Amino acid sequence: MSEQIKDANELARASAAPVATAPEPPAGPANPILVADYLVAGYLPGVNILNGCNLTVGEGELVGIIGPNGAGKSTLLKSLFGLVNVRSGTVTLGGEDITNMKANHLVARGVGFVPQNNNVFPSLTIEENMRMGVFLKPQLFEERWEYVVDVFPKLADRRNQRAGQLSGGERQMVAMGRALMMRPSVLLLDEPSAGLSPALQDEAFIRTRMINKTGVSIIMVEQNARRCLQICDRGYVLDQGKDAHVGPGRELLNDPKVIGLYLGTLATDVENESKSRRRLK
Ligand SMILES: Nc1ncnc2c1ncn2[C@@H]1O[C@H](COP(=O)(O)OP(=O)(O)OP(=O)(O)O)[C@@H](O)[C@H]1O
Repeated sequence: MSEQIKDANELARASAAPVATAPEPPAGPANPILVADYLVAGYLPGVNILNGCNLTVGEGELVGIIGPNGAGKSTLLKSLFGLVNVRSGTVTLGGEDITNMKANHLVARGVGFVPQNNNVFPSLTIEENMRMGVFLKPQLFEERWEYVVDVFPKLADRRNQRAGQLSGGERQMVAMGRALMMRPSVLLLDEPSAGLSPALQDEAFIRTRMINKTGVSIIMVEQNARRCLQICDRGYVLDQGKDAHVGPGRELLNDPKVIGLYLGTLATDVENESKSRRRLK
């Protein structure tokens, strides 16, 4: 057999042989809009809270972030919004590098952020809060006000009431409404259901989905992990500053590792709570 034919035979055998391949990473969104790539970030010198964290949100996607206390969920949102210094890694918006860009520039580029606390101006009325939201482009006020009160009709009824006099749920509506005034393409929500009664939590999730359905991409950090995974398109489980598990919300809900580590605890908590309620009766 000639050398050439031997080589050709070896090549054919090699290409027919099964090749060991790494498992496919979970499919990301078709049209990524905001991408965080291997972020390392923290508050104090030498102490990293994010340790190589990745996150992608696609156009029109609702992404949920869950994880144990102190995992770095809020820090991740703040890093995306220029409020915590990113030490390495990149954040891109529509393909453009926005790493460590200041929050006011990000708002002008279509990123909105609703922090968990102190998220309204208490001495201003609802309308004045909304005007603050659009101070970079006051000409947008009327059009955006119509959009916001379509999502939160209660705000129209209370237009002249001071935000400080509102309930927790109503204040949350004002905070989300204000962030929506600048017509964001991406909205970052830090625990929109925190401190609300179960009925109001449900309402917050429904409104969040409604906003998302109008075309706004949303990244939502949530303590109510089950409810969050039920409504989001994809979820991230953060652990020790890294994206430990990623996948469609409903897949994560049924993933034994996620149930064991993060959701199991919550289910037991719920069970214990109802047991102790029964004992009290
Ligand atoms: N301003 C800050 N200065 C120093 N350390 C901070 C600051 N804010 C948060 N941390 C620390 O960063 C870590 C992660 O906090 P972070 O709030 O991001 O976690 P989380 O996952 O959102 O937790 P939780 O679910 O309890 O809100 C914690 O150890 C926290 O103490």
